[in-house]
Amino acid sequence: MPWCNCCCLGRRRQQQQQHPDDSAPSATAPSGNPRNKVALRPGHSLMDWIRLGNSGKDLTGVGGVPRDVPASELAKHNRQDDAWLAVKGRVYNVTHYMDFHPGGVEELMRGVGKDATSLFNQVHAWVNYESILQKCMVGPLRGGLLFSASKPMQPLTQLLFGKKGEKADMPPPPAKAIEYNPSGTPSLSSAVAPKPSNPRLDWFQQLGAVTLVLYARQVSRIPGKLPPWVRVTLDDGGTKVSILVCNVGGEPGLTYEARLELSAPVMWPCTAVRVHPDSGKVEVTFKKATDVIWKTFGIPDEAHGVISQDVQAESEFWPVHLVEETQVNHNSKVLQFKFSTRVCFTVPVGHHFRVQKDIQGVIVARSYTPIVPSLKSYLYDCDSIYLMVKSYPDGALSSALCNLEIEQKGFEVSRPVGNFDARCLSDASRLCLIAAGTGITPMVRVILHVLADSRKYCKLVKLAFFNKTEKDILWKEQFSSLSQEDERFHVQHILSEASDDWSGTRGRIRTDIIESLLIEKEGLSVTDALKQEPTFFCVCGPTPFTETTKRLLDEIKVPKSQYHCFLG
Ligand code: HEM
Repeated sequence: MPWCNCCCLGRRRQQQQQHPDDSAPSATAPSGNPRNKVALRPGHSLMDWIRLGNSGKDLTGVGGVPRDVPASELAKHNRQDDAWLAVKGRVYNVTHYMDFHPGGVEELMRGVGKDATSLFNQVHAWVNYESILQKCMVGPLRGGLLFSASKPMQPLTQLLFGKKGEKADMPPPPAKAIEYNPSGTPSLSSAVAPKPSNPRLDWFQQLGAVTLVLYARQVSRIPGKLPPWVRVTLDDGGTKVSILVCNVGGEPGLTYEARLELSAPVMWPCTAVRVHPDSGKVEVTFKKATDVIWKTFGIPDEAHGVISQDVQAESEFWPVHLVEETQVNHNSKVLQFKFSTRVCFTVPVGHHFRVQKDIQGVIVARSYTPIVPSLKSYLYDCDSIYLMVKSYPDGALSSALCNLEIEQKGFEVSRPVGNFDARCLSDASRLCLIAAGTGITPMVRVILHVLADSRKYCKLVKLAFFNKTEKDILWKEQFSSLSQEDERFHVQHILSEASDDWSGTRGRIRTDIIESLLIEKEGLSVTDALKQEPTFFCVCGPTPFTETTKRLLDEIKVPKSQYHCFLG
C-alpha cells in the first residue's frame, strides 16, 4: 500500500519522499486557518511586503536587469545578508524577504545559495512564490529547467517590468488528449496511464426541463482513487453546454468533457447537478427557455468527448463576485459568492479550493472549504459558493474578503482540490469530529452528508469543537438546533480561555476528551469501544492542533484507516 488514504498528514509526508517535485494539493490548508508559522515582527506582514515591493526599492540587488545566473554564482550568495535561491529555474534574491517569510529566517536559510525547488515543494508547493517574489528576481538559473508552476510561467520581462495584475501570456503545456472516437476506443493513449472508456451520454426531458446524463466509469473506494466532480458551463446564447467530469473512474486529474449544442436554449444556472460517486453517473438538469418538447437533445460539438490528463487544472481560476454576507461572530462572516461567468462546480465533501486576489500586483491565495448557507437550509443555487471567513488582523486575503462590498469583483476561485473520499464514512455507525476554530468548515458538509444518508446507518455523530472563548464559537446556535432536531447529533464545546461563568469543558485537546467521544459505558476500553461500534474520526484545525490530535489518536491506538486529518 503506497500511502494511507485516510490521513492527509501521512500521505503528504510519503508523497514528499517519493516525489519532491510534485505539488501536494491535498495538504493545503482547507479551513483558511493560519498554518504553523512563526510570529512575524510588526511591520512584516504580507501587506507590508507588498508595499515594500511597490515602493520602487530595488529588491533584486542587481539593478533589476535580468541576467543568467550560473550555479557557481548562486552558491556564493548564501548568507542571511546576501541570500539568493533558485526555485523552478529562476533565481531570487530573498535577502529582503527574510524577515517577511512566514516560516521564519532559519527555515528560509535552508534553501539559500542553491536550487531550492525540491525543498520548497516539500514544505509548501502551493505557495505562490512567483507572485510574492516577482520584485526579487535576479534571472534564470543557467542550465536550470524552467518549470510551469501553479500558473503558466510569466515571461521574464513581464515579471520584472510588467503591469500589475497582467495575465501570463506564455501558453500552458498542451493537454495530453485522447480524441473522441465513436467506436469507443481511444485513438491515442501514449501519455495517459489508465485506459479510459468514453462515458455514455443519455438524456431525458419534461416539458419545462431537460436532463443530460453521463455514465462515467464506476469509482472504486480504494486508496489513490478520488471521487468525481463536475464543472458545467453554458454560453450566453444558452445552447452550448460543456460538462467536464473530473477524476473519471477515480483517476486523479483524468477528465472527460461532453460538449453539446442543444436543440434550443436553456436557462442559467442549471437547476441541479448530481454526481453519484459509486456509479460515476452524472446528471445535469436545465430549465428550458421555452416549455416545449424537444425532438433531440441536439448534437455533440466537434470538441466533444475528449478525455485528457488535465495538466492545466492548477492554472484554472474563475472570477466570482459577492452577493450576500452574514456576520457570524465578532470576526467571522459567511460570504455568498456567485461565479461572474456561466460556470458552476460540484465540490466533493471535504474538498476545498484556492481563493485568490491580486493585491497591489501580488496574487495572494488561501484555501477555503465551501460550506452551506446554514445547517437548516442547505439547498442553494448551483452557481453560488458559501465561504466562512475569519478576518485576521494581518491576513491580506481574509481582510480583503471581509471588507468586500456587495457585487464587488476581484476574487477568483480554483477548481476543487482534495483527497478525501466521503465514502470512507459509509461503514461507520459512529462519527467523531474534532475541530478547532475555522477547522469547523470541512465538518459542516461531512455532518450533513452523514445525517442525510437515507440508510441511516450512522447512529451517532459527535462533534468536539475547540475555541478560545465563547464569542469565538462559530454557528453555536445552529449546532445546538441541529442537536435538538436530530437526536443522532451531539456537540460539545471546549474553551481554552473560558470566562468564569462557562460551565462547559475547559482546556485544549487531550486524551480524555477523545475517549469521551468513544466510551459511553464506564470501564470500557478504547479497543472494545471501537469494536462495539465501527467509528471514524475527522480532525481539522490549525496545524499544531491537528498534529497533536493525530498523535493522541495514534497513542490510544485508533487504526490509521479510521481517521482523516484535514490539514489546517
Ligand atoms: C526553500 C526553502 C524554504 C523553506 C525550508 C521554507 C519553510 C517554510 C515553513 C516551515 C513554513 C511554515 C510552515 C507551513 O506553512 O507549512 C513556511 C511558510 C511559508 N513560506 Fe516558506 N520556506 C522556504 C521558501 C520559501 C519561499 C522561497 C517563499 C516565497 C514566497 C516562501 C513563502 C512562504 C509562505 C507564503 C508561507 C506561508 C504558507 C501558508 O500560509 O500556507 N517560502 N515556509
